[in-house]
Amino acid sequence: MRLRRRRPRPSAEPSAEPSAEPQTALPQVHASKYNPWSADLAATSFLSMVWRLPAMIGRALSWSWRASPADTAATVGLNLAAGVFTAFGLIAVAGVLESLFEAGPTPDRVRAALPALLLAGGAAVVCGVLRAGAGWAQGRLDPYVQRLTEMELFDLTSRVRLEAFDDSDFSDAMYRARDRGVHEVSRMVTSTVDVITGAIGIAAVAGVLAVLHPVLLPLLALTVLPDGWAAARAARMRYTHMREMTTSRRRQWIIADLLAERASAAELRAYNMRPFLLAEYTRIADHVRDVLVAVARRQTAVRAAGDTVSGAATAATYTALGALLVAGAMPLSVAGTAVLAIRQGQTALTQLLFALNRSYESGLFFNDFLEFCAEARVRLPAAASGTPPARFTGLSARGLVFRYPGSERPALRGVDLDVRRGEVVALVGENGSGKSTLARLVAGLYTPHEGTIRWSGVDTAELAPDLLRERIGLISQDYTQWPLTARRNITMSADTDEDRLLRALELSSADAVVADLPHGLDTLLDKRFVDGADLSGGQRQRIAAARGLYRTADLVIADEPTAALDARAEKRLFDTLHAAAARSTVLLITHRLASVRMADRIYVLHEGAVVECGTHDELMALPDGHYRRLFTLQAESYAFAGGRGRSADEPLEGAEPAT
Ligand SMILES: Nc1ncnc2c1ncn2[C@@H]1O[C@H](COP(=O)(O)OP(=O)(O)OP(=O)(O)O)[C@@H](O)[C@H]1O
Repeated sequence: MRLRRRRPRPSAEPSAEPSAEPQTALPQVHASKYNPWSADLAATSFLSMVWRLPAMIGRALSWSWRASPADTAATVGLNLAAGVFTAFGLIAVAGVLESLFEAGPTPDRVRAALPALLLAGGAAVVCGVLRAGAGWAQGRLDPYVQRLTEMELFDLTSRVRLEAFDDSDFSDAMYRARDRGVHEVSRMVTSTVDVITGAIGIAAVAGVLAVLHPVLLPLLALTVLPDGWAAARAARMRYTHMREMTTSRRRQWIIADLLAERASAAELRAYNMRPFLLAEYTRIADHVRDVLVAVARRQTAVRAAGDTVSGAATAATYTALGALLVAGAMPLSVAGTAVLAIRQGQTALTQLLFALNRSYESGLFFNDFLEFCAEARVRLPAAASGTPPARFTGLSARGLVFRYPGSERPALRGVDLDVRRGEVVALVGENGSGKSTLARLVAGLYTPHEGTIRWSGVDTAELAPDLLRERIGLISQDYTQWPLTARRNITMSADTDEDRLLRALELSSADAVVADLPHGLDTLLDKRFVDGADLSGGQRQRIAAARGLYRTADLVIADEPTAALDARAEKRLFDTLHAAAARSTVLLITHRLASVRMADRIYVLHEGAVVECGTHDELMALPDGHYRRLFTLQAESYAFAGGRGRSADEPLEGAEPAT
């Protein structure tokens, strides 16, 4: 049967294509290019879908087996047994009808039917018990599958190389996997079990119908296939649109976060961003709604067509049964059983098609999820297992090149760096010159695209990243305030070395912060939880500094550790970092050039390359040097702020204006 396809009118059918997104004032979110094959999959025909289903079902079953082998086996096994008893019950019913329709007095016929009736009743009871057992096993399976899926997802998202988070396609895929994938995987497994249950039920009914009369089987198929076609088509429509709207939804998600997150709450009010954001949100939400309504309309039309054809086929089936009776080709008892079996078969087939439809739809998301996991696995760090040498002698980097995903321009272009044990080495340069990128490479967070980093002479590519990172204390520019106690925010582990903790608190000036907290070190640092406390920007940075100093690290990397600190805390931390070099080695990134005068070596970065390297005095001696210019500029503005002139070489104290 062919349905005439109406050409959609552009104005009536809003497109979900990213390019057809409503015009918004916010910049365009990248359209997803990741996983292009799923677009092909979404456009497959009904027959290809049926062809692909066994593979999808196989994957779902192996996933559910991984989650809980016992519950998977119990679900499938008990349903199988229930199917056998269904068939048995139907055959018993045929026996009952046969006895009832025989000639003779009614009490005799009923008596004759009793054994078959008892068998049919017994089969129904056993079938009910088996189905209840299968339902229980299936109910147990769902949380296991959900847990396995979430653990798989978060195990990967927390292990992938950091640069994966800078790739918008990967972010899209991760969003889909988190947003739909996790739920759809467990739905897929549940639907697959339903498909198997339905298929067993159908097989039982079909077996009985084939025994009763061969023509009944194709008639049964005719009544349900149109419904199946409609269900599959509706599922594909929904998936295609959901997939195409990923970008719109991601944009909506970003704005929703801005409207409802604590981090943006203050500026949203201060700059009266509410009307703008709400207007943006409404525009996108309207677009999403229009697309979904259009999809629902088209789905309804498809389903109505399927239902109509199925209804006509049912009428034809009963007519055929009547004709067979009239022609004497089928006894009345068989026809009666056939009507029962066809009704039972229709119910089972409708359930099967519903489950098939759901499992196909979920299967597409499941594929997405599996593809995301595969893509994430490709982005895992190399499986190096070497242990860094016990004694740290220094770090040297040669020819480092690094490019962020999606960026044409390298953030680092052939950088060389040497940090020897006990030294304080500083990285300076203007915003965007590559300092933090270099620090992240040295910290083992990013892997260089070219070049090598040697730790005590060993190539870091051969060292286990976790073991390497344990030897480094990172005071990050983008520090996180964890929703944990102040103590745990510093120690980052369940064990505490009290002496080290007290020392880290003192050196970072975080002792004063903790002293003001209602429960001291045991105060929860997150306002979203009961009894949680909040900190100022500078107080947070002190806690972050304490975290880096608490670790017994060979190398401390301090990336802008004082940007939010007051002058006293800043001086104390810089003094600490310089003193810390006696125990550990320090790689310091700062715009406060007065604080790098004492450094053993200063690397000046510009547009991703080292343009100068030397001590403060050596760099100041370069007549038209980059460092000299920056330093002089700062010194002048500081001297101006102090109300008197000062030569560039004069020592500076305390805080300096930033470059
Ligand atoms: N996650 C990212 N994705 C893409 N590009 C990035 C990313 N982070 C930094 N960049 C780019 O890489 C270059 C170097 O940035 P980096 O953060 O290393 O500079 P920086 O010297 O530390 O700057 P600042 O002084 O402002 O902290 C810049 O051009 C920046 O725009």
